[in-house]
Amino acid sequence: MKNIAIFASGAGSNAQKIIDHFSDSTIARVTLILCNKPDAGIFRIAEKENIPAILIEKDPFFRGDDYVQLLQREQIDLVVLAGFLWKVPANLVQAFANRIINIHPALLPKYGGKGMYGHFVHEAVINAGDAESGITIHYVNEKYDDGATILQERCTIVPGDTPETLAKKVQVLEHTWYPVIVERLLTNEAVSH
Ligand SMILES: Nc1nc2c(c(=O)[nH]1)N[C@@H](CN(C=O)c1ccc(C(=O)N[C@@H](CCC(=O)O)C(=O)O)cc1)CN2
Ligand SMILES: NCC(=O)N[C@@H]1O[C@H](COP(=O)([O-])[O-])[C@@H](O)[C@H]1O
Repeated sequence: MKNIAIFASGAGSNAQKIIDHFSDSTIARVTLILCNKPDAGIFRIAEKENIPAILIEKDPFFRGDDYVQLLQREQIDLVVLAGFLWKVPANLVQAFANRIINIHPALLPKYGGKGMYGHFVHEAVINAGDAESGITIHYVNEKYDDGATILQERCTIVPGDTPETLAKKVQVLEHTWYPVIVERLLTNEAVSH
């Protein structure tokens, strides 16, 4: 049984989909949730699902090894970023090399990097007049949105689409594919479909 830790900063809808996906699985389970925003909805999900949740403290996260040691002590096999809005520091990236993944709500390398998260991403895509958007699931390295791509899925953008309607299309892709990719990675299955 593999152990998954989810890092989030917001509502946690992707975390909920991953928790649901593994709810009666013999492959893996979500054993830890970590969040940097005390009022984030993810804490209510953790309570409902009876999963330990930790409020991340800024200085220890960026300056020490406390969280590396915690994840190692908890025998975490895969770290899943799901709307986590801080940059994962180099010590954690190195300690969990190729075992930290992220989902980005656009087709990287476009619309990535500092400042590109949530609504800001969809706003930029709509303002650019692109005909499509989508998701990128990728490994996490020491830079924002720079790690090797695991999967990209696309959705069309039609006249009249707004950042809000695009966000809904992208969220369908996220909820469909993130749990599937997490399972494929943990069972060493091919990840491209
Ligand atoms: N080392 C890495 N850490 C993180 C990555 C990554 O690829 N490598 N991905 C992000 C998730 N993300 C995009 O997918 C992302 C999240 C947040 C930001 C951002 O600009 N954050 C702001 C702070 C926002 C806040 O505190 O409310 C900032 O850094 O100024 C960019 C991209 C997760 N971590
Ligand atoms: N650049 C990172 C980024 O923008 N991540 C995005 O945050 C949202 C979290 O939603 P959730 O809290 O409902 O899972 C998701 O749309 C995810 O792609």
